[in-house]
Amino acid sequence: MRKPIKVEEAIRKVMEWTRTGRQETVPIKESLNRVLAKDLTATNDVPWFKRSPYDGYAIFSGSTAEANADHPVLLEVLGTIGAGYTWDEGIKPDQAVKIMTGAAIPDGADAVIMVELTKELEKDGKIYVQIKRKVEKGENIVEIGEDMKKGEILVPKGTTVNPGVMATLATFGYQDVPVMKKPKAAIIATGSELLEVDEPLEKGKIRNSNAYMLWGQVIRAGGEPVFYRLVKDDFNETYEAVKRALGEADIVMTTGGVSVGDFDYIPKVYEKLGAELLFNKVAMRPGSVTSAAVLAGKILFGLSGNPSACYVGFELFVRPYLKTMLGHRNVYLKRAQATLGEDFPKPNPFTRFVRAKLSYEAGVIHAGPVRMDKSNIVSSLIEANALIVLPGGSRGFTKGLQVDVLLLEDEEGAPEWDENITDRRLQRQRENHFS
Ligand SMILES: Nc1nc2c(c(=O)[nH]1)N[C@H]1C(S)=C(S)[C@@H](COP(=O)(O)OP(=O)(O)OC[C@H]3O[C@@H](n4cnc5c(N)ncnc54)[C@H](O)[C@@H]3O)O[C@H]1N2
Ligand code: MOO
Ligand SMILES: [Mg+2]
Repeated sequence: MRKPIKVEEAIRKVMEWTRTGRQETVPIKESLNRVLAKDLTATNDVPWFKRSPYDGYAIFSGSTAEANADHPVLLEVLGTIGAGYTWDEGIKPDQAVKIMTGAAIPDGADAVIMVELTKELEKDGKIYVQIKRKVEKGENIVEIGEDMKKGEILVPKGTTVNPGVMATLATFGYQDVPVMKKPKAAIIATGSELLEVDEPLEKGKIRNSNAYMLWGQVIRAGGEPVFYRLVKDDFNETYEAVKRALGEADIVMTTGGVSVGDFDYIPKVYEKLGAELLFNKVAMRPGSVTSAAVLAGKILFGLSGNPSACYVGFELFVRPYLKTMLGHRNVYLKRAQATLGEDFPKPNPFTRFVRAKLSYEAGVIHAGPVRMDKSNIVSSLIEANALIVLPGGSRGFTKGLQVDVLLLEDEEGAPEWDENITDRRLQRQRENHFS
């Protein structure tokens, strides 16, 4: 008999064995979606010189103090500078330099007037700009450090690189970017019924879908999946594969063979390896048979063979582990509240994680289950972008209740796993309902 432990406790046991992974540098072009290993600090002000936000004329504002439509002022245009060029002589009050967007403001100038508000004319072989209004000091000047200040931490380590972070890295000259090494996650699918993806169907057999699902989940979590050959429900084959993977990968995941069947060898494999069992039953559905063990500090996840159970087991236990190795701060699935879209009348002693699709109706998040809610189902994973959390207990759930949902496609994540907020919230709703 196996003793089920609470999800919260199982997560805690797994997380006790987390460690921060290693670092490496990658060329900036390959940094997208990688996790920064060091804080990104501004090494200079941006911009680091005053510049013009418009095509126009750099002038001394004081020289337009009396300007109006009836009395325009004429400033001598000394020359023209485009972005990337500078006007090193500076200007005097009655002078101007034609300036393009992005060019450095010449000394002596304290404002820019847009070209559309001016007229250029020629007099005695000189070029003048005519200005018909007063220009304020500082008008149309991009100040030093307006965007970023030297010394400012712009992107803390642990942040996932997005295109905006890439722009910031380039701004400060990072050709190579310090990132966290992707943890290697071994995927071992066990089962004599399994065929490879390119094999034709045979009597009693099915294609190995879990390995590809996990492949995607590992990448989605930021890790590097490593496939191991399919293993039959054979003790030695399974033992050898797991042992090899332990020597090569940062974490080892198996699918299948973890329950109480005659050919479920994972528990015996853990035993022979001498691994310390963390748990072999979790009070959850699906995935109650999910197991975890540790050998010499390395973690083994025994995920269920049933596809939906395998999926949920990964999201709840493996994901935060990998994210921690990657140096993320928010390693857990983000919770939101949504309106339950269907009745779940049957009480269940275990917490249920129902694959769901969120939709937005008049600004309210609505969580509708997707297809069949059984652990052997693959098709419910197609559209699932959330897991509805239905805490275990002696009562069912009615449509319209506000329930917690875990967001599967959210990038931000959450800093902690708090199961109790669900219980408290549901408790309150029920009290209000019956008072
Ligand atoms: N007497 C009991 N029987 C079962 C129990 C139990 O408590 N007592 N638990 C059930 C629950 S709950 C689950 S979940 C499954 C877990 O089974 P295993 O993790 O041992 O997995 P297998 O037996 O190897 O396979 C189960 C099921 O999943 C299919 N499978 C396996 N691997 C893959 C794969 N890579 N891709 C697609 N599908 C896969 C396999 O063909 C089986 O149909 O045990 C229940 N039984
Ligand atoms: O582990 Mo099983 O998924 O509860 O069906
Ligand atoms: Mg089994």
